[in-house]
Amino acid sequence: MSNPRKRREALVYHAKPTPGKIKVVPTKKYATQRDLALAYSPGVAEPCLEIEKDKNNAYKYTTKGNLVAVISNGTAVLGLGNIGPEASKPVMEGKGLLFKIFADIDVFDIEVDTENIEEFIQTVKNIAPTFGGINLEDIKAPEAFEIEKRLKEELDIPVMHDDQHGTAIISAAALLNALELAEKNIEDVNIVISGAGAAAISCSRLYQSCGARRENMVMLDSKGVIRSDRENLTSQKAEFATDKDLNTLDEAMKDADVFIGLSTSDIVSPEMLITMAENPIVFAMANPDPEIAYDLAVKTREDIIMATGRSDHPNQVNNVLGFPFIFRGALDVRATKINEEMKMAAVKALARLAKEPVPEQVNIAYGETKLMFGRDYIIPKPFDPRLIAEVPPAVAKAAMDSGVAKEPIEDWERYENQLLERLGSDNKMVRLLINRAKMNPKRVVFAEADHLDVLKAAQIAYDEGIAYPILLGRKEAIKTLMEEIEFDVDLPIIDPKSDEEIERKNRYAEAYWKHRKRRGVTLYSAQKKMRERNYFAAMMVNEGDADALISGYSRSYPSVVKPMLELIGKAKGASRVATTNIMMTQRGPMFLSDTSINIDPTAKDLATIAQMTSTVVKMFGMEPVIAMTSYSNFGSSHNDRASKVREAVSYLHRFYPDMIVDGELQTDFALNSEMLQDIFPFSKLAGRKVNTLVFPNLEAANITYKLLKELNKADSIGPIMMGMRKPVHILQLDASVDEIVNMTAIAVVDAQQKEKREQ
Ligand SMILES: NC(=O)C1=CN([C@@H]2O[C@H](COP(=O)(O)OP(=O)(O)OC[C@H]3O[C@@H](n4cnc5c(N)ncnc54)[C@H](OP(=O)(O)O)[C@@H]3O)[C@@H](O)[C@H]2O)C=CC1
Ligand SMILES: CC(=O)C(=O)O
Ligand SMILES: [Mg+2]
Repeated sequence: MSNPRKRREALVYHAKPTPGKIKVVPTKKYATQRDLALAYSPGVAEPCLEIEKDKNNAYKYTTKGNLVAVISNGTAVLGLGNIGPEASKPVMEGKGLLFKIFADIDVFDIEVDTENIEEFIQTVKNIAPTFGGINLEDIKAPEAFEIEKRLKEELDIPVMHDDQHGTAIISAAALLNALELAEKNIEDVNIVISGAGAAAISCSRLYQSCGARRENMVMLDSKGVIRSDRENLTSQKAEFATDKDLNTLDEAMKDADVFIGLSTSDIVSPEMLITMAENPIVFAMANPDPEIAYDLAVKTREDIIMATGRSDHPNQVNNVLGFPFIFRGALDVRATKINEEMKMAAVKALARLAKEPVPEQVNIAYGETKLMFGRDYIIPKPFDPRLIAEVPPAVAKAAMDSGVAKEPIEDWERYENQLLERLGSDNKMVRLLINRAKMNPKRVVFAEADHLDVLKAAQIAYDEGIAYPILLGRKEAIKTLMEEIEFDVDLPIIDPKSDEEIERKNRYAEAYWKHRKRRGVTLYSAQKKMRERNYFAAMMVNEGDADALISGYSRSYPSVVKPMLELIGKAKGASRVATTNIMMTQRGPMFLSDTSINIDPTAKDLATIAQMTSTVVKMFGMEPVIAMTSYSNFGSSHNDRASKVREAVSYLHRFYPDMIVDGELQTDFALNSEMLQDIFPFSKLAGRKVNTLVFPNLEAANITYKLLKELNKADSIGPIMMGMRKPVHILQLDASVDEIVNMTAIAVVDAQQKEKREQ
C-alpha cells in the first residue's frame, strides 16, 4: 500500500477506538447474583461433570461447537513472507472478523512462537479441546504440509490449512467457470503455476482432481521452473517437476492457457501475457499485490479472463469465499474432518452459484448495474447472501454422505432458515446504501465544511465516489484543514460571508424574496439571510446549483430545520415532514420514526409517518413490517394516547390494506414474534419479524433511538428526513465522521430518487 494516506488510514482503523478488530462478548445473562451463581461457581460445576462423563457434552454446554481457532506462526503471512507471530496477528484477527460476519463463527486467533514442526503440532493438539475446528493460516511450505497432515490424523475435529484448501477450492471453482467461458477443456490446457508453496501445491492437486493433467503443468518457485533434473527438491515440488526444457517464467508463459499466481507481486510482465494463448486465464492471487496489476493485465490483453485476490477489482479469487462457509457446514454436522468430498462439494456449489441470476441486493452492494456470469464475474461475490444458504449445506451433505458427520442434519429446510438467520446482525445496510450512492454520485453541499469531522466525511465521500462535495464555510479555515488531512483535491469552496459571492448571494436573495415577500421578508432581510450558511446552502439546492445538502453538525436540530422548512418546504402531496432512524441491532436493521420533528402527532399524522417510513424501508430493499407502538396492547388502555395510535392503525387498515402494519402494541410484543403469536394470533404482525417501529410521539421515539445508540454502540443511519421537497439532511449535533458519511450517502440516494420521480 504505497499511498501514505491509505497507509495511515489502515493504521488508524486498526488502532482506534480500541486496538484490534475483535472482542469477546458474553452470551448469557450476568446481571444478578443468581445469574453469576449459574455462570460460575457453584452452577458451572454441573456442565463440567456432564462433560467429564461424556466429552461430546462440551458441544452441548460450551461454545466449542461454534468456535474455531485461527492459528499461525507467521511464517508466510499473505505475500509478506516470514514476519513472525506478532506481526501476523492483524491478519489472524482479520480472518476472525470474516468468519464472524460471513458465517457467524466465533474465532480465537492464536499466534504461536515456533518454527519447529513438532512444537507447533504439539501446541495445537494441546489446545484443541477448546475448539470445534482448527483453521491453520499463513504457515509456510513445506512445514505446512506436514503440520496439516499430522493434525488431521491426530485430531477428531476438522482441521484445514486455509491457504492450501480454501484457496484451492475457490480457485478451482473460478477456473472451471473461466475455462467454460474460454471454451477450453481442463484436460487439454497448459497451466503455469508461479509459486510452489502451500497454496500453489494444494491448488495444483485439486486442479488435477478436477481433470487437469500434471504433464500440462509447469510450476515455478523463487529459483525458476521446477525441472525434474533439479536437485534437492522437496517431495511436493518433485510431484510437479516438469520434463520440459524450460527455465524461466518468460519461457513457460509462451502459449500457456492458464497462469496461476500464488507467489509474489509484479513478476508477470505485459510481454509475457502477449505470448499466452488466446483467451488467456490469469489468476494473479498474491496478496496484497498480485503478480501483475489488474489494470495493466486487462489493458494488455483484451481477451483475458483476469482475477486477483483483491476486493477492488472484478473476480476476487480469495479464500474468504471458502473458509467461512466450509467450516460452517463442517461444524453444523460436527464433521470429524474436512475431506476431499466436502472440498469438491464446495467447488461445485461455488461454480454453480456464479451462473445463477444475481439478486438485485448483490448488484447494489457492489455498485454494479447487472452482474452476470461472464469474464468479469466468474465467481460469486463474498457479500452474496446466497453463499451461506448454498455452500454450507453442500459441504454438510458431502460430510454426511462420506461418513464423517457425527450429527447429521435431518430437516434441511430448517437448517437453511437457520443459516439465513445468522446473517441478520451484520451491517450490510450501510454497505448497500453507500454502494447505491456510488452508482450515481451527486453534488452535495457540506454547509459546515470548516469543521474537521465534516471535512473528513466530505473527503471520504469524495474518495469513495459517493458524492461531489461542495465545501461551505470560511475559506482559509477549510484550506488549512484540507492541508492537515491531506485532502489535496480541487473542489468548490464557498464562503457565503465573503464579498466574492456577491453576485450569487444577490441572485439567491432575490429568489428567496420573491418566494416569501408576502410573508414578511424584505429584499434587504433576504440579502442579510444569504450570509448565513444554512440559508445560502438551502438556496444552492433550491436553485439547482447543488443536488443535496448536509448540515446541522454544529447547531441544534431545530435551528437548522427552520430555514430548511422555510426555504425548501414539503414535497408535493406530503402533509408532513418527519424523520426515521435506522438502528443496526442484533436482530437486524430497525427503522424508528419519527425521531426528530413532530412533537405530538395526531392519529392522521402517525398514519402519514408510517406510510413515509414504509417508503424508506422499501428503498433499502426490505419489506416493511410496521408496529405502531404504545404502552398499551390492542385496546388494553382506553386513554386518549393509546386510542390515538389505535385510530392511526384503523385508518391505515382501511385505506392501505396491503400495508403490513398493526397496533397499538407494546415494544416487547412488537419485537418478540413468539409472544405476539401466542397472545395476539389475530394480529397482522403475528409470525412476522417487525422491522419498523412508529412511536406515538417525539419523546418516545427520540429517547428510544438515543438510548439504543448509546447502549448498543451500534451503527445508526439518520435521522433521515422524509417528506421534503429537496434532498436536505440534518445531522445530529456532533455526529461522528461515519454518521456524516452515511448521511451523505442518504442525501445522494434521496437525490437520485427525487430525480427519478421528476423524470
Ligand atoms: N488469493 C488467495 O486467496 C490466497 C493467496 N495467497 C497468496 O499466495 C502467496 C503464497 O502463499 P503461501 O503458499 O501461503 O506461501 P508459501 O511461503 O508457502 O509459498 C510461497 C511460494 O512462492 C514462491 N516464490 C517466491 N518468490 C517467487 C518468485 N519470484 N517467483 C516464483 N515463485 C516465488 C516461493 O518459492 P520458494 O519455494 O523457492 O521459496 C514459495 O514456493 C502469497 O502471496 C499469498 O498472499 C495464499 C493463499 C490464499
Ligand atoms: C488470502 C490469504 O489467506 C493469503 O493471502 O494468505
Ligand atoms: Mg493466508
